Amino acid sequence: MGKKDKPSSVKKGKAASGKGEDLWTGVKGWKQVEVDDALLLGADEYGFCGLEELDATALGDMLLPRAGGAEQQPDPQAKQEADPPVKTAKGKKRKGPEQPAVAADTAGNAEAAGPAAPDSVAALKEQLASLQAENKQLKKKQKREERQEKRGAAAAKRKEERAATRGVEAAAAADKRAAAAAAAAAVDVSAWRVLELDSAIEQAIAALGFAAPTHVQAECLPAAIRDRRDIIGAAQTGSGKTLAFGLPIMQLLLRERQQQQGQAGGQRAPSRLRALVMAPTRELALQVCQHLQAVGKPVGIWAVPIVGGISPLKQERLLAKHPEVVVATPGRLWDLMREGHRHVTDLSHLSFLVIDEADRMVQQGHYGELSNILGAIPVHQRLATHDAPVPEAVPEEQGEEEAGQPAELAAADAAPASDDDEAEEQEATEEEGDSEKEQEEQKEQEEEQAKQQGWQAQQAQQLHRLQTFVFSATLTLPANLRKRLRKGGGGASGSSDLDGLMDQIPFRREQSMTSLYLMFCATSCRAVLRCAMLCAVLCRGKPKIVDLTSKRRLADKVTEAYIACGEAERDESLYCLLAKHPGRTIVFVNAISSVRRLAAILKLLGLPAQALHAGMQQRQRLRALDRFKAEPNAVLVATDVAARGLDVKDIRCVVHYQLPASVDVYVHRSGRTARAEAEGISVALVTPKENARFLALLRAMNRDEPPEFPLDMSLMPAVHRRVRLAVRLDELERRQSKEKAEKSWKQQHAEMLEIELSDDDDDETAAEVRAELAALLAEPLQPRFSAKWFTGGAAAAVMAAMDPSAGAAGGKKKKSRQTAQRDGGAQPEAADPKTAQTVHHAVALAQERSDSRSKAAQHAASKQRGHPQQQAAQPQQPTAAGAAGGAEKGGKKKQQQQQQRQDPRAAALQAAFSKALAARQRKKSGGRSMLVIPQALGRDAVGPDALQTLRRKLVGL
Ligand SMILES: Nc1ncnc2c1ncn2[C@@H]1O[C@H](COP(=O)(O)OP(=O)(O)OP(=O)(O)O)[C@@H](O)[C@H]1O
Repeated sequence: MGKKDKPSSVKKGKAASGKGEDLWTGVKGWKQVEVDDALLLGADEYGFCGLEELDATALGDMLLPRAGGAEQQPDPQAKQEADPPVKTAKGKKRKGPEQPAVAADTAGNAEAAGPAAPDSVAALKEQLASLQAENKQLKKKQKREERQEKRGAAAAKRKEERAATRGVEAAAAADKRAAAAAAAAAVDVSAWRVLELDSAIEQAIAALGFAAPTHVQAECLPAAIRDRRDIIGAAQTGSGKTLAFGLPIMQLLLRERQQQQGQAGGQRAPSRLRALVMAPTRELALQVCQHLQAVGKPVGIWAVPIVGGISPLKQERLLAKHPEVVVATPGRLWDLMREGHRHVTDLSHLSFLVIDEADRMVQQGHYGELSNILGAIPVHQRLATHDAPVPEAVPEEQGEEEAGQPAELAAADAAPASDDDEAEEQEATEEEGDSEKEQEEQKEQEEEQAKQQGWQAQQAQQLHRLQTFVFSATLTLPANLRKRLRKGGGGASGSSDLDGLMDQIPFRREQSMTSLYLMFCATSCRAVLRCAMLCAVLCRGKPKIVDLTSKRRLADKVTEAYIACGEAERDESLYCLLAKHPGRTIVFVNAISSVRRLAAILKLLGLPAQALHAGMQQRQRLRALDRFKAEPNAVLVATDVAARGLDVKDIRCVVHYQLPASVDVYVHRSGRTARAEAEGISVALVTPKENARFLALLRAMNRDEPPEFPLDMSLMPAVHRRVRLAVRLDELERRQSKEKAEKSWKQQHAEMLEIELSDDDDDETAAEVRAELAALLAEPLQPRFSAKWFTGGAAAAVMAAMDPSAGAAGGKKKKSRQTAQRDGGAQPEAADPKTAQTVHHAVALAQERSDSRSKAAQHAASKQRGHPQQQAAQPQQPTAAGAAGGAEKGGKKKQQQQQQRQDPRAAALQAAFSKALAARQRKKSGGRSMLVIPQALGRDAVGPDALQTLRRKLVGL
């Protein structure tokens, strides 16, 4: 009998219970025993679970039937009574020594039973299988339940965490709101009162902390809000032009909504597109939208951006809110209009059109789309109609200003038709007492009213008066165009893009005459009044030109400076400026490739640099901007995509790494700093080649040459060393990544590349360069090589290594370092003349080179300043920086490598250190010991990877 067939339950004393109970009834040789479920579930691998006790006597009887057959067989019931089943309780051991014997007998008997058992055994096995299956199910269920429990617990935990986070966020938001409210309460906004803004808008302004309107706002807002005039505005960068057009939009839409709600008993009509703001770049559009939201959100007016780079899904979601205000770049907006997106194609309710940075919008890349969008505005939108909120009480001086509005018209305007008038008319009619006349009058009046209502309904449906705002910091309108606009005429089509734009922009001008004509035809009774009003509108129909730009063109608080440098020294000059003058800075370059290169180099040099250019994905662009805003010393390397409109707080400095192509771009770039009340500096790097162009730029801005930026030239040697390594490392990394990206190309040229790599690099790898650079960056930027500095740490360490007692006594050690510093390293020389001599020699060499380079750089700089043309014509000074730059410019790698080899300063110094230390250590400890390295290398051991580099060098000795 195999082990599998052995009824293990016998051993365990299990008994059938539950389902098993039926099974045993009538099965001969087995008797029922009770067993608990736990035992039943814990069936062992042999498969028996719940098999029960064998009644050997009965089995014997069955196997060896006596004479008399069935009669002689004991009654199972009687047998059971005589020999009650052994009850197996959980944890109790079966009593009776005969159990094993019974088991043995059972085994033997089952085997011997031969053909008599199969049915029972098969049934048992079947039963067993079903039990096993049930067990499995139960186990699975149990596991499932456990899993669910776990999941439930985890979900509950997550929920709790989320709730906690939400709570924290809500608390933070509440705090923020409270702080904003407190700040708002602290701001005295009484200066805004003259503009008669809605109190909710005033509160929003107070929350922004703006105590008074800026100059441009003060000029534009009354004309735009009270008189609903079109505005052409030019004011210096950072002067608050966004709110100069944003506040009228919010104010008038809010007022209109309040009126609608009053009429419709609080019901709000579904929103239509009421204001369209267009800006040339995505970042600017997003920023303008944010500014508008800051005022619009608290009063419930939606403003959403439509710019390239936003996913179609998100765009759809934004437009599904039916925003009243849309801020868009022309390209994306025109795409949506072409696709037929309803909210942006239906411009029939448009009341405001804003073209920000108008002079940029007429340039290549935007003009075509802008023209198409303007062309899509329904013709009737361009009519100057009077159905829009009628101007309230226009002060006389306001009416007379520019437009020369007659006082009586202003008075007529100030007294629009009202129900009171009608009542007065009615009274007069009654006084006449003629009933027929009265009826006629009444009839006439009714007709008049009907006409009036129909006309107004038509107006309300179709003719929303479109108000247009055109803004820029560099909107220089030619004198003739300015004159034409003032007279209410358009631009001279075709003479320039700006003229063309002005021609296309639906300023209200001669169309007003059409309105006037319509008015005369449409009404009779109130024609005079209406005529007066319309004349007022007509007079105001001309755009108001607000030009607050100064001759200087730059914002008042921008200080200009320049740095004269050679073409190859741009990087060094920039790094020197950034390293020594930290603060949020934008560096403008003229090409995307330059952005990539420069941002990478600055990052390698340990500066928190970000890149921004039009070739980046929108998400990356926004992330770069966010990082730039978050880090107070961040550097943004950007193309002119960031030149216009970008409003980031506390930009201390703008650097023109390369001169811009035009004065306007220079003005906008420089305008990223010194915004609102802040101050800032704009520094141009000017090479001898660019000098003439720089002077021309200055002349165009009516300015003399600005002062030279006081760059510390003595830093140049150290700067040069770092920049050289960073440039080298950048090249290596670029090459490596290029090689990775172009695998097939690499396979074909692998051998050639490897050879080239080893030749070029002189066994130098990117890792080594990186480590070397890291070691340098770990040091402070030193103005010159100091023998004290270099010998101090190393010599003291050498001394400590030679004389352990010096290291043990802290005071003594300190004293020796102090002495070493005072004596310029004399102390260690005394301790170990040979080592000190080597170090001294290396330092002297480095010092000499540093001084000569510094002198050469100063000389070159002064020469460039004095005689730029001559300097440009002359060959470069044989300075290390100049030579390295020349190599870079000409792309002559060999020359560069040669130059690098000619600069043994770092190598000599490191080698001297390493050799001296290694020799000393070998002598002292009989082998190489790394223990002294950190002390011996002083500051070299501070930076990341510094220790590794130097250890490698020491091991290599
Ligand atoms: N009344 C005000 N008082 C104080 N600060 C204001 C006021 N209005 C706007 N500002 C702030 O001035 C900064 C510049 O505003 P804005 O971006 O509108 O200038 P801009 O004239 O459009 O500049 P750019 O010509 O560069 O686009 C913003 O940070 C804005 O929040």
